[in-house]
Amino acid sequence: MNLKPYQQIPIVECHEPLAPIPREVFVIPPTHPYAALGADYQGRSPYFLRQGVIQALQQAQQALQEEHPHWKILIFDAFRPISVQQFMVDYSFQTLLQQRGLNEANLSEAEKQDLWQVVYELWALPSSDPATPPPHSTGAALDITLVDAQGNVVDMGSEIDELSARSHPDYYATAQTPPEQTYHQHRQLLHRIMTQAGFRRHPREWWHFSLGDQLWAWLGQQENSSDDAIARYGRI
Ligand SMILES: C[C@@H](N)C(=O)N[C@H](C)C(=O)O
Ligand SMILES: [Zn+2]
Repeated sequence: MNLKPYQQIPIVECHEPLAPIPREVFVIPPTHPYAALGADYQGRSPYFLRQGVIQALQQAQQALQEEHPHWKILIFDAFRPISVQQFMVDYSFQTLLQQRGLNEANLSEAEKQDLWQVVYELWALPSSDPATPPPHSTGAALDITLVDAQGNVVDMGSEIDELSARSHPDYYATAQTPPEQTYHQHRQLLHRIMTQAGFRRHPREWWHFSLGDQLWAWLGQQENSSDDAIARYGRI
């Protein structure tokens, strides 16, 4: 699999520690979605991030609550060891086979490669090379959505991790009527509060944000070519 452009960004690790995401501040569901599928965290918690990333996330939630009192950020996923990244790409590949009614044993190498291509559009490679860490292994990336004042998950028009074009942040951008127009407004709200706090969003996933990792540095350079494209958070 070819390297993604952001994986060429140099990493100068700042050694900021991981810290627990405060449960009293954000919404953290009782069961982690990947643990429920059988992912083995080997005693580690997915609900950890770098300290500076947690501070920025608190800023984002304050900005949210200035517009929508009592709304909160829901943490779907945060720190993800490479073994769990491997588990999830394998799980997604098997899901894709099932969805398409395919048997892996009957596929040619080229057909399998096409399916892996679809998986890797959404998921990062579970690389163990410290120069190309999967974003969530750095403690600087997280997958989130919003919860309203009544405690209901806000409808963004697709599920997190959906393998379809609906995951693209601007999928509903041209919608003229509700509910699609509202989905886009919700995605824009999430994007606005996160970017104001310094995060940048994955170009293909409305729910994935990061701060200080390789993708973040690369996106900054795309926005402004004079930006220093250096990541400060590498693999933990
Ligand atoms: C698929 C989604 N949960 C995600 O986190 N994607 C990014 C690109 C990743 O795997 O790091
Ligand atoms: Zn993510």
